Amino acid sequence: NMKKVKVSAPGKIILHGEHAVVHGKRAIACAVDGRITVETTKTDETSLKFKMVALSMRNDIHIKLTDIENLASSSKIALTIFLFGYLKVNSFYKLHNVCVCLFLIFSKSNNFLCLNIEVKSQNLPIGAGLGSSAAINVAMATAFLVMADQIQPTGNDMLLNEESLTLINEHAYLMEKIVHGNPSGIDNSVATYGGAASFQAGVITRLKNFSYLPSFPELRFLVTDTKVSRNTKALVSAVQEKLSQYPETTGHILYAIDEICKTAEKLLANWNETENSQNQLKDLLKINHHLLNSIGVGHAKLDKIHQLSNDFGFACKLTGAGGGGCAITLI
Ligand SMILES: Nc1ncnc2c1ncn2[C@@H]1O[C@H](COP(=O)(O)OP(=O)(O)O)[C@@H](O)[C@H]1O
Ligand SMILES: C[C@@](O)(CCOP(=O)(O)O)CC(=O)O
Repeated sequence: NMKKVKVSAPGKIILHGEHAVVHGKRAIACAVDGRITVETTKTDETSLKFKMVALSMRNDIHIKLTDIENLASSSKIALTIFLFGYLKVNSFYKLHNVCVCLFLIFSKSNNFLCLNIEVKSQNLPIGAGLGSSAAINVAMATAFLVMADQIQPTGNDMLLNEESLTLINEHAYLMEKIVHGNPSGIDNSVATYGGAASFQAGVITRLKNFSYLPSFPELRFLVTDTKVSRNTKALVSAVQEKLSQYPETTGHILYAIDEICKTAEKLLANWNETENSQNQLKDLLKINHHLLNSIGVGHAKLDKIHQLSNDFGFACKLTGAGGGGCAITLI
């Protein structure tokens, strides 16, 4: 019966495997320092209020219970049309947040309709390939589940057991589906469990095949934000289109990315501090950057960062969905 819950979840970088992981290949990712914080407070008023500090919105979102109770059984499309009208804006960001919250509300009880929700970003750029969407969804799912007494953090550190983490991850994955359509599940898994991980979607359950990389060596990456905005959903669809149009060619490129992941995983597991390991990892980063370019998810600014890194003897690739967003340089 908590009145107030504050949760944060981290963003991530994908070392290798973005896009390919959507098509059943593996990917390697690790959590980063930047986080999204969600604070939920129960109120007596039957309404849902959002405050998105990170997006510096002029008007907070305020939904009254009477306006939405009939929508509980509506389709996603009906909900979307309603929300556009309701908010009188066509801001993608607002819609995202409202949709995921409504999803949770409808899948739970009406108790949740008396809530103030505040979302903040701590050093995590939004919509830049570092998984802010998954971080907000994981934090939001956790806050809701705690408020519903479905999970109980224990001890001074407020730790959550394995079962609770699974529940959070499953909810966050469904929320990601609302936003992205066909997410691989890697972003929400890393935001839930943290650390470094190798992830591969199984044919039946996508979230089970998630294994930690215990011997991940200490590596330093410089993350550069191009500040070019992009849309994960559109980029994932564009790759899907390429795959449908040129199944063999695109399929082989995704296969090559999978091979890069496999090699990188072995390299990380048997890492030695010699130049050899570093050089091999650098080669893989450079090759993958170009492979991602070849399936249409590059950007001139990402290439510029790649080239500048090369000029200084470093290796760089885009990270996340591409088309803008961030690049990682191994330093
Ligand atoms: N702090 C935040 N406040 C509001 N919305 C957020 C916040 N963090 C993430 N989001 C949501 O995450 C989405 C960005 O997701 P996406 O395009 O996948 O990029 P990213 O790589 O950052 O996950 C936005 O639509 C936005 O609604
Ligand atoms: C392109 C993809 O592999 C990663 C997307 O990451 P981000 O949303 O750009 O942070 C999509 C996915 O795995 O669901």
